[in-house]
Amino acid sequence: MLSHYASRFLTRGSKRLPLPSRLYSSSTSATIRQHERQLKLALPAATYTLPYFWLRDHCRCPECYHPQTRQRLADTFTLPRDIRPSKVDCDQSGLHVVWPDGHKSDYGYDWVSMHGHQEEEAKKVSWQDTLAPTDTLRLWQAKDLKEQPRPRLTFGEVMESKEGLTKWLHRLEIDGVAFVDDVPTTLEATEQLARRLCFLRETHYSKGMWSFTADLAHADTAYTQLALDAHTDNTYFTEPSGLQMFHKLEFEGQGGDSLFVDGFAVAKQLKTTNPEAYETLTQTRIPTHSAGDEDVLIVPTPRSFPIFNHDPQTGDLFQVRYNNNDRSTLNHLPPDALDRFYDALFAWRKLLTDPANEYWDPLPPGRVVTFDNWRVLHGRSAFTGHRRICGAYFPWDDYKSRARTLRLSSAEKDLVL
Ligand SMILES: C[N+](C)(C)CCCC[C@H](N)C(=O)O
Ligand SMILES: O=C(O)CCC(=O)C(=O)O
Ligand SMILES: [Fe+2]
Repeated sequence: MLSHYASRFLTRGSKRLPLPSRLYSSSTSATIRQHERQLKLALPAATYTLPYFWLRDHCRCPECYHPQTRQRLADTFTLPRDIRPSKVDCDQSGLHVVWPDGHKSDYGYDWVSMHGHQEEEAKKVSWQDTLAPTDTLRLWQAKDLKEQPRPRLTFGEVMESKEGLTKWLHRLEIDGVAFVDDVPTTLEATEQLARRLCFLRETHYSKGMWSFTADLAHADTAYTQLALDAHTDNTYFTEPSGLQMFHKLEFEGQGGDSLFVDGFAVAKQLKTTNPEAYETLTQTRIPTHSAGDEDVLIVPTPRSFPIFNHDPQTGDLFQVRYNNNDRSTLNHLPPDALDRFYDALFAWRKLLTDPANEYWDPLPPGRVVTFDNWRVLHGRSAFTGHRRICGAYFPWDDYKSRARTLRLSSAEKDLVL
């Protein structure tokens, strides 16, 4: 049985991959046609072209693919490039192939329908990430977060039950931002909560958890009382942190509210209203840096990235990198390209600061926010008085891995690899 989350990752827009357990368990209508270098397998929902060498290379028997490590054992390079099966047939359980040396390979229809090549482009399902990047996400505006407050998640629930943890990660994946309430207002408790999610990312700011006030302990605007426009952190890293967590531990003063904006939602608005600007911010690479502290001079490799980063295979937007404060000198653009870039930047910033897109939260002590730093921009209003925020950065891959393993069964894991 495929879980709710599995059927979610199989969905992309209105297109749905055939769910094997439902479609093929009693199927008798599979037919095979053999050709010179490949076979065509016709299943009720689609026909798949399966090249022989590819089939042999992807044999999933325990000799060819370690069932526990899920790594290839077959030696691709000793297989004859012109290999052809000596026998093929299919039944209810799938496609069966016998190779000239007697080796047998079995391919379930679920696996074939997940990975087999289809002429029609119906196949372009973003199962690669097991959660279709933009179609299953809830793109939001401020009113969506205000009017539809999700069931409250509490520290106790998240710390003590797998269900609570799963709910938390699910919200993070769907909305890109999630709140946990009733957290004890200490750095220690916040760290426990953080480590429940995943291990932390060390940076030049700290070894793990950080805790900051307006004292310029590090030479960065975050350590002042100034307002911060909506931005993502770490635009100067080759790989920006995947998640960021904030917990306001102490506050005596005025202002200092937190701002969140759904970067994917605003990107979509820009694409619709000003496709030329969207294209410019997809193509124009922007150099960035972090260099306030004496012993720090960080720039990414490659030296610059666009604001909108797309998966080259699917075209899906997967990462927004934007911090106007951390932009380096634009020295690589001729005047006409500079003009196009600045115009596009103004259009992006206009939408980012549209009150309809700005979700403001006073983030009272006890309420921890965690957000996807590749999607949701954050900021704050200026403040007076004393304010201490603690939190952490998390690596992207490890956060996503945690989320995936909570949402997928072992069988589903096999299916998507
Ligand atoms: C979160 N912490 C207070 C540790 C650092 C804030 C750094 C903000 C910085 N300009 C950047 O984009 O990284
Ligand atoms: O002070 C805040 O509320 C957030 C500052 C900030 O942007 C950061 O620490 O990354
Ligand atoms: Fe920040």
